[in-house]
Amino acid sequence: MAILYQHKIEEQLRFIGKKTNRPFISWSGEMDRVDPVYFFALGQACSFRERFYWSDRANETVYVGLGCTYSIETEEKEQRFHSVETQWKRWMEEIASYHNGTDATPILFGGFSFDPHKPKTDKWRAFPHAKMVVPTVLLSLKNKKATLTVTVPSECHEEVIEKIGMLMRLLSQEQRQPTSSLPKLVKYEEIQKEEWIHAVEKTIGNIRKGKLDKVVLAREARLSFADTIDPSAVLWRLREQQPFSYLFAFEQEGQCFIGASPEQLVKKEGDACYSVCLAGSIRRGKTFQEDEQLGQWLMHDEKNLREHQFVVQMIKEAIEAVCEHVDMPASPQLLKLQHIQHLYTPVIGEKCHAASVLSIVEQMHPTPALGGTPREKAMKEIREIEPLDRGWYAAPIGWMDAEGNGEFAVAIRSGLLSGKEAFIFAGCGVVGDSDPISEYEETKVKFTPMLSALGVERNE
Ligand SMILES: C=C(O[C@@H]1C=C(C(=O)O)C=C[C@H]1O)C(=O)O
Ligand SMILES: [Mg+2]
Repeated sequence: MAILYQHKIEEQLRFIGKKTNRPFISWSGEMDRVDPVYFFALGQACSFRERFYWSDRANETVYVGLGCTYSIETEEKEQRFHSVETQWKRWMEEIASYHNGTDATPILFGGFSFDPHKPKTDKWRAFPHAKMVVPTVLLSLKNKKATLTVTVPSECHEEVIEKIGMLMRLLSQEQRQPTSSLPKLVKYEEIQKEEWIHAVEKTIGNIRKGKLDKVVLAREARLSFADTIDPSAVLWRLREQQPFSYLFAFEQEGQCFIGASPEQLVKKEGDACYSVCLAGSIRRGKTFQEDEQLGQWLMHDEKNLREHQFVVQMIKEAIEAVCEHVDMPASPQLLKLQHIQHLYTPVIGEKCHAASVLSIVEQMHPTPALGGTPREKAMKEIREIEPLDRGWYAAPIGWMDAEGNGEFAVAIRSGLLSGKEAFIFAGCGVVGDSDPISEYEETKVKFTPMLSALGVERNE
């Protein structure tokens, strides 16, 4: 069946390509369910140099993209969200779609840098301030159905069709698990630890002087391995270790930005809109009793509640601005993840009149969970004081469809894989009664998910 399918796709792509006068064609068809991480791994075997992976917290929507047929990129600073949206709308006019009875259409997937005004370092050279792509091959797993969407230029080159054919052939073979073995760690280094603690002290001082209310400061650790890190092995482990998180990967030019984030920025589904306030943290306990105690402490700790409240206030206002009705609990709940627990307030907006999910992202980023309060002052403080180029860390990552529906997460608990090296990132909300050493410890806990996915267990 799969072989027939392969010929069918190849044949139809050639046929449709000749018939249409639009520059791009998009073909969709239902397929047998396939493990999405395995599909991601096959992308490399078929020499697709760009890949992405997305699954939401409930694992209800999974997208895997291979290759890049169309890319929207901008280094623009002020209008980047708007610019992506305009280009996406224009591009939608250029495709001829053949859905074969499926409800699939091409989607745009990608991300943004945290702060377009911070000078970029060489590490993030391949990651523009905004980049969203239409993949050549898209696997969608939704509502228990698997769909393949192939999007190519109408005058598609034979080599692309052959690559797709090869992918279909490999898919028809017995599924193997991608290897989850990882290379040996050679070196682990926390970058500018002392400078970072000093930056936290300075920021606490500025907050106490009344200059601003909250600033999120982040830092970095660098890991060197004996061999190249395979992103599919990391993805495989993240999926096992971090259920109830968004899994994401965006690979290009041999670099892969990857992570498992618990934090939704926003989801738009017709006229419904969802967001989450997540701020305030404590580690998990070693025993059930200790874990409960730590959770209860977090629920009542004034410093953490204050950290959380800044986020609640801002997100509430942002969602109220685009929805007629907003529903959220009056006090936070606990969200327990594998290595950490957080204060958590879910937000539901009804009768949303925003034009698209991207237009809401534009209003929301950065929330005080990643930037601070007031926003502009906090951004300036981070720019001046934080010894780090955040790149895409702590910024929106996600997808959007033709109708402007879609979902974005905040790319935390993440790292950049680059050959034999991995750079991982973690930050924390600094307020007036923060203690620099406790904040340092908190970022250590937040490194754990990526460390563990990279096969590194550190408990000191
Ligand atoms: C900045 C990060 O996490 C954010 C900061 C939190 C905090 O300070 O309590 C909690 C959740 C996230 O919103 C990170 O994980 O890097
Ligand atoms: Mg915190």
